[in-house]
Amino acid sequence: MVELAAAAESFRGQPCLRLTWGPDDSLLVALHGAHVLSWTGAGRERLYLSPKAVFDGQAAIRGGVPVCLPQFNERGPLPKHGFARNLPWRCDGARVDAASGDVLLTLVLESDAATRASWPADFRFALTLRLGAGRLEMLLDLHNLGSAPWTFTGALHTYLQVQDIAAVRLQGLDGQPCWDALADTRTTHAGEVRFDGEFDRVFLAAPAPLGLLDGDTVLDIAQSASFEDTVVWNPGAAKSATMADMAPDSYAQMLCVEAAQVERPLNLAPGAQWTGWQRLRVVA
Ligand SMILES: O=P(O)(O)OC[C@H]1O[C@@H](O)[C@H](O)[C@@H](O)[C@@H]1O
Repeated sequence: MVELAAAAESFRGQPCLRLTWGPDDSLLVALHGAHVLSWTGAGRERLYLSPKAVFDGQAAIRGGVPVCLPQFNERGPLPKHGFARNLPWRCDGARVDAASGDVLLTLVLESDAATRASWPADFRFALTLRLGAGRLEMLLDLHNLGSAPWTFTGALHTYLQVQDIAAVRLQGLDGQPCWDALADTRTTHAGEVRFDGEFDRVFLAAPAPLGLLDGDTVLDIAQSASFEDTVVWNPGAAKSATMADMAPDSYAQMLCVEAAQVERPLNLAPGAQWTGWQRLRVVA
């Protein structure tokens, strides 16, 4: 690994870092929440960032890739989706992987008095972003630095940009058990996933990568087996219109496909580590 300097940038007043791989691939990540705001893969923006996203250094940013930790959604006593997306992370260095040519950047969040006040745990969360030609890998590394075990759920809450949600097809979830959060029912999904309204489901993660077919683009979405669930979310037109940080038509241009740990909270013993990743690859 060769050390590299990620370029410092400001986006809507927030300190960010940019990683670049060749002329067609780059990413922009805000230190606030270690939040990836943009991924240009093979020359095209692949992530959705709401034009009404709030950049006040406190609120969660709508779009990009929120890091939801140490709690998924409202499945626990913490604020929705945990506190990691609302806190400033620090850069732990950038480097080039000489073997692959990929560029990597690591951001870190460690427990302090403020996090202990809401969640009594000693931790180090690290997010490593690996950028290659038409590829982005986001790897979370959670480390229990304390003398007591702690439990977590969470997600890499990726907002993918789509041309028209009504024409999108998500392949690879056929036969997977899922929980429909809107109807509060458990079913087994059949066929590809299509969208014609609000959609909020937690699927048991599929054994092979998913395919997102959107107009003339195809994206391959893989996740580590350590993330046991995949969340698929689109607010639909009516809910999108009620969300202050979404434009009325935002729902039509985005789809969240999240590498997640939802149904089974995981326990980390003192000194133990857990890693989980999501990989996005441009196929067409
Ligand atoms: O508005 P938030 O807190 O970013 O959450 C957005 C969505 O996140 C998804 O992961 C959940 O499945 C949805 O239920 C939720 O509405």
